[in-house]
Amino acid sequence: MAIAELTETERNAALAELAGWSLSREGKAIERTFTFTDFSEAFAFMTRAALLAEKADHHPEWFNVYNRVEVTLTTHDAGGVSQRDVAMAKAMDALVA
Ligand SMILES: C[C@H](O)[C@H](O)[C@H]1CNC2=NC(N)=NC(=O)C2=N1
Repeated sequence: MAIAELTETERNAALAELAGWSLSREGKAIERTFTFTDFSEAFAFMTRAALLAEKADHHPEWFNVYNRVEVTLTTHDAGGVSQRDVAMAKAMDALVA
């Protein structure tokens, strides 16, 4: 079952509710940088997020160095940002709330 890319209006509405997230890759992805106290905290976050991602079958692109995790979410199957990215962004935010 194909998943749809959000329209520009839908994307902007979703972003307005996602504090800390912004558009990247010319509107085809969203990104946020998470900062923790140390590597252990950053990696604990990545471990929790990885389990959620596996469950949702929706996987982040990310880069980690020490206490920083840069996350990019996009839906390859949709060729851009979909509801799955928004859901994953919210789930990641909830991990640090
Ligand atoms: C076959 C499998 O369901 C797909 O490849 C899934 C897996 N994880 C995914 N993750 C992300 N971020 N985008 C996708 O389009 C995607 N597709």
